[in-house]
Formats: sequence, C-alpha cells, structure tokens
Amino acid sequence: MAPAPPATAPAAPGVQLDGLIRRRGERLVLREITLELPAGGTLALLGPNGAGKSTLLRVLAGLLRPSRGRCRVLGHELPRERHAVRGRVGYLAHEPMLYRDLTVRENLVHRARLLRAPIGQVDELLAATGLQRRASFPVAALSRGLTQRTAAAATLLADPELLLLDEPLANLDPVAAEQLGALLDARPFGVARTRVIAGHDPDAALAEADLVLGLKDGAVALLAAPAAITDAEIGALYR
Ligand SMILES: Nc1ncnc2c1ncn2[C@@H]1O[C@H](COP(=O)(O)OP(=O)(O)OP(=O)(O)O)[C@@H](O)[C@H]1O
Repeated sequence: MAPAPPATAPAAPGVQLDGLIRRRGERLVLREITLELPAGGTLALLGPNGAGKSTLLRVLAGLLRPSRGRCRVLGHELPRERHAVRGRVGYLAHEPMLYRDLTVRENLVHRARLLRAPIGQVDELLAATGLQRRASFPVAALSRGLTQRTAAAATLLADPELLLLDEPLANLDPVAAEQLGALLDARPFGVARTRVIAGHDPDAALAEADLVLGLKDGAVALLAAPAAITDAEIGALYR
C-alpha cells in the first residue's frame, strides 16, 4: 500500500540563494552565494567591514535586486513575488528606518497601519522594549540606544516569520541588550522564526546560529554549522 501523504506540506525553506551575485557598478559586492536555510533556522553573517553582509540583508529584504542568480525567502522568489512576503519579513537595518519628527508611538502606529498589524501590538511592544516612558518623545530626541529599541519594536510588528537583523544589539546597554535579545530570539506564537543576523561577535554567532556564512570581499569564505567551525577559520576570515 502506498504511504499516506503527510498531513501538512513541509514548510518552504526560510532562505534559498542560488548563485546570487550583486554588482555595484563594475564591482562585485556579492559573488555567487549559494545556500539553504531551513524554516525556523538562524543564519549568522560574519566578515570584516565591507564584506557584503548589509548588502545581502538588503537583497533578502527585497530592497536590492540580485544582479544574477536567485533569491527566495519563505518560498517566494525576490523581487518578483515580493508582494507574497509583505508583512512577513521584519528588517532591522543598520540605519533605523524611522520618521525622526514623529514620536516613538506615532512611528509604531504608522508602521502597524501599513502592515495591517493590530494596533494593540504597539503597546505590547512599547512595554516589551522598555519604551513606555519615551512613547511621546520624537525619535530625533532619543539616544542611539533608544532609537535602536524603537527600530527593533517596529521590526517586530505583525510578528514576522523572517527576521533580518543588521547588528541588532549595537548601541544597547546590557539590560536593553538582554531584553531585546530575548524578544528577537523567540517567536511568541507558533513555530520558531527564521532569522538572518549580521554581526561582529563570532562567539555570539556560533552560539545562536544553525548555519554561519563568513563573507570576505563578497565571496563565501566559510559556510558551515557552528560545531564544524574552528578558531583558525574564524581568525582567517578577518585577516
Ligand atoms: N550605496 C552604496 N554604493 C556603492 N557601494 C556601496 C554602497 N553600499 C555599500 N557599498 C559597498 O559594498 C560593499 C559591501 O558593503 P556592506 O555594507 O554590504 O558591507 P558590510 O559587510 O555590511 O560592512 P560593515 O561590517 O562595515 O557593516 C563595500 O565595499 C561597500 O563600500
């Protein structure tokens, strides 16, 4: 007798890159990156300044087109099927994407409306990020760390399935780093989030990732599970 089909279709991979190339003018900024990250997995991006980490995150966010090769997130081809992942991907950029003249709360309400997220999430996230007392401050009047917390809260609206995080804990004091780290870690409801995290802390990357991509001058210098990576390989990435 034929085996019964699975009750639910397996989840599409969180991220699939196939020969991804991105040029800036004549320069190759990403050179032939191929990888697959299962849904619910965490990919850590490491590499020296200018290696291409932020550029890769921008491609995954649908903000830059691949020059060649393929990029799929949550099972959808970018940029062609970008509409299918709208509101399902949270991108915390290096430079916070906030309106500086609007207050913290106004920024979050505006983003919640755009994403059609329940407005109740704004208060939940203000509390979870310790921003309640600053909710009526314009973003322009916030310190860098508080701005980063606001940007993180905005990223989490609509409970995204895929988080793209560019140095998410930069500028945060230790308490805020722990608080935000926990928020960006777990998925409050349902299955775990898929995450791609760029950073400069190899120890943290090895501790939290399922897969590590080391980029050097846009090329894949390292692609392995943390347990298979040696100190020497990490060292070579930065030489
Ligand atoms: N807007 C731009 N125009 C032209 N070149 C750019 C632009 N943004 C980035 N680059 C170039 O693309 C390359 C990759 O930059 P990217 O910001 O992706 O690196 P990164 O690994 O994120 O660096 P960092 O660790 O410093 O944040 C660099 O050589 C950079 O100079």
